[in-house]
Amino acid sequence: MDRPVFIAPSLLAADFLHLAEAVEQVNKSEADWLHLDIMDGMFVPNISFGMPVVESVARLCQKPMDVHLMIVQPERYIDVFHQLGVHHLILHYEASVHLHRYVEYIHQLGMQAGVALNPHTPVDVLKDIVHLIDIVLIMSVNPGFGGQAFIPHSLHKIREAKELILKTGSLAKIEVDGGVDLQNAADILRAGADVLVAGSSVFRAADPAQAIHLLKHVL
Ligand SMILES: O=C(CO)[C@@H](O)[C@H](O)COP(=O)(O)O
Repeated sequence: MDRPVFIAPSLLAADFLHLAEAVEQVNKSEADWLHLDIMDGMFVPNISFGMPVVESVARLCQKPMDVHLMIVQPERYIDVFHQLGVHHLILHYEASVHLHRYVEYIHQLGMQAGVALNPHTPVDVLKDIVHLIDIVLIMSVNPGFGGQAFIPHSLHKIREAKELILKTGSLAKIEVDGGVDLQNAADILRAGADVLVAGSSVFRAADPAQAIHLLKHVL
């Protein structure tokens, strides 16, 4: 493949009794980013972890932290995540009515800005903002839980996102999140993805570093 493949293991699938070990595994691996899922029990029907955990992870993590906010009015916490040293902040299109303002604000603070789309949200809602953002996150499961099956229609959305990015001259990377594993990774990358978020297929593997290596070199 002529463009780099980024791997972002999702900490949600790690054993929370051994988070430090999981972060160290990512540090020592070929992973590019560490993906952190913040859930509030409102935007999604689950609560994951919050700032104290991110703060501890940040002390150990040597990879850019890619934070996916699955919370209502995510703009309320942009400053806090900036203070925690987060590198990428991803807001849901469905959760924020002033995306343009908050994407600009995230950039002003020196972070990369991403916009996530739920499986039912069409890609073309991004047409007037895609040139400004760094990451388009295509949710390939309904957000809220790890370990779900990849929704096949997501491949079509990834192709559409790629077309939109090429048409607008956007520099955004396409990140795909949910049910990504060694069986579907090649199809996801061929459809146009740049970044694979992988939770269960990394942290439930016997050897997470090897799982990351295989995903990164699947093509
Ligand atoms: O955002 C989410 C779930 O809402 C994801 O980041 C999951 O954590 C991915 O986990 P797997 O589907 O790879 O197990």
